[in-house]
Amino acid sequence: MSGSFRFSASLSPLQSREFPRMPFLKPHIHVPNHVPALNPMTAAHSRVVLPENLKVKLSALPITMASPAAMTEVEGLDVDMVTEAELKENGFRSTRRTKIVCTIGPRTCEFEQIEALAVGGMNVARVNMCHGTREWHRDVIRRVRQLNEEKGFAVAVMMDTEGSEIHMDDLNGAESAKAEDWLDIDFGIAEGVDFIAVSFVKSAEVIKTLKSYITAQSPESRIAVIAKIESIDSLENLEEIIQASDGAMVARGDLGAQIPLEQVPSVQQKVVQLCRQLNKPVIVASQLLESMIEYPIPTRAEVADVSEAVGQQADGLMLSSESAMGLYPEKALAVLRSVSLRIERQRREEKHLDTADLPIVSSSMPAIIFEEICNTASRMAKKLEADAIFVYTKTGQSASLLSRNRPDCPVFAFTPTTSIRRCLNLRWGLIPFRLDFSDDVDSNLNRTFSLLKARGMINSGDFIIVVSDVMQSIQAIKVP
Ligand SMILES: Nc1ncnc2c1ncn2[C@@H]1O[C@H](COP(=O)(O)OP(=O)(O)O)[C@@H](O)[C@H]1O
Ligand SMILES: C=C(OP(=O)(O)O)C(=O)O
Ligand SMILES: [K+]
Ligand SMILES: [Mg+2]
Repeated sequence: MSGSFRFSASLSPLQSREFPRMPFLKPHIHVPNHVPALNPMTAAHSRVVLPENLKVKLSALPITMASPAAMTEVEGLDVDMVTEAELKENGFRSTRRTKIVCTIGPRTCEFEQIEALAVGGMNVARVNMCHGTREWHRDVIRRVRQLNEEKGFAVAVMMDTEGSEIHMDDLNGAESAKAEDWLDIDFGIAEGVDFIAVSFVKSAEVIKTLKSYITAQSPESRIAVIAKIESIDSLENLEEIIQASDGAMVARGDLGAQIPLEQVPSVQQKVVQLCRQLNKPVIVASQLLESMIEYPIPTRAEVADVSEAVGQQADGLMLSSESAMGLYPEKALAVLRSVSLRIERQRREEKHLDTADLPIVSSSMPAIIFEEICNTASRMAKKLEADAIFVYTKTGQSASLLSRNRPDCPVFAFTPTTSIRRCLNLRWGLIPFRLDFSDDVDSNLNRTFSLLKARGMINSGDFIIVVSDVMQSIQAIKVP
């Protein structure tokens, strides 16, 4: 362990009430005597009443960072009107945690149609290179970007490769790989897509080759590579493929043609669980609402299938033909939205015991410590029934570690980088905002509170757990 780390729990200078120094990860929070809530056994069952002006900070501080840097002048907050309206009208807890990927096709490629999907809750727009021309896809991608710029959305773009042409593993790297998929990949890099979904992945080598190719072509690029699990080979090398990737998709269409259909549900469950263990986002795709290509309401079986994927806490659900060329793209999206909300609420009300075993995914000791800070923050949020977790994240890593814990409350992720904001939009339970912030956690918080309060997105008295990857700290705060 690095000698420059020490644990401390310190009081915020902003705090009007004085707390004694406290041992690491053992916050002593003063609550009225009649409130049994800080007993973890009872906290899960009763609403915690917290004192006014509550502010408790736990941190693993690099000693060199003990004095906060001067606050820099900052701009406003990037948030879309749908999130804003949602938070204003329904409050934090009712926000949807499961994300939605919509395939854009002839039925949804115009600006107004893409906008309607974004308003309806689309988090990621997918273009499938199996269909249409590159020019057609370029126009779609540019419309999504225009929509984000004009309306503050953070809709990420996923380019899905044709797949049949990618044989990077048996060829010797990028130079010798075949014709069309590489052109598509170059196209994706040039257009600055957020995700490249690789069809028919056979081995981790395919993913590693593609990732080094992307880095070589565009060192600044943050394109995330999603492995589509849809072949027998991909099942044989599942863990190492997912480990090498930035996420996975259970591509049930082709998968169901490659393995017996009755095995598809257990593969889905396995991939979803594995992704959570390895901290990779996972999308459940294909035929979720197949009948809605033609009909305005889904079958009961389809609703059950969507409920199952939501109950498994997959990060995302995907529409294919339903949004690309179906008659009712917006209705299909609305079904995914309402089923997600319903099942998520049900799970919370039933107080599902989370038995997921989350092994450490970080490799260096400072990173492991911070991973534990994120796990602890999620646990605190759950036991203390926080209204939200706020995370200030430069790389997005801490936001993803919080999402991985599937906390009961939503996670507001503040990041200075627009492309990271879009990537985080695929992660379960994260509401990503773009915000410039300084190294001074308290001034970031004050600014965020006033920006969000001014727009009616939070209220005085809301109870927030705050995590910062700059200061590596946890704070428990009531919004002043
Ligand atoms: N860019 C496009 N141009 C024309 N049709 C498209 C396009 N994208 C999708 N589609 C249509 O939507 C359907 C569903 O899309 P998708 O699930 O991505 O592909 P597939 O059916 O090949 O797996 C496709 O079969 C195709 O009919
Ligand atoms: C998502 C899938 O891939 P594609 O639509 O590209 O065939 C699938 O096969 O389920
Ligand atoms: K494809
Ligand atoms: Mg497929």
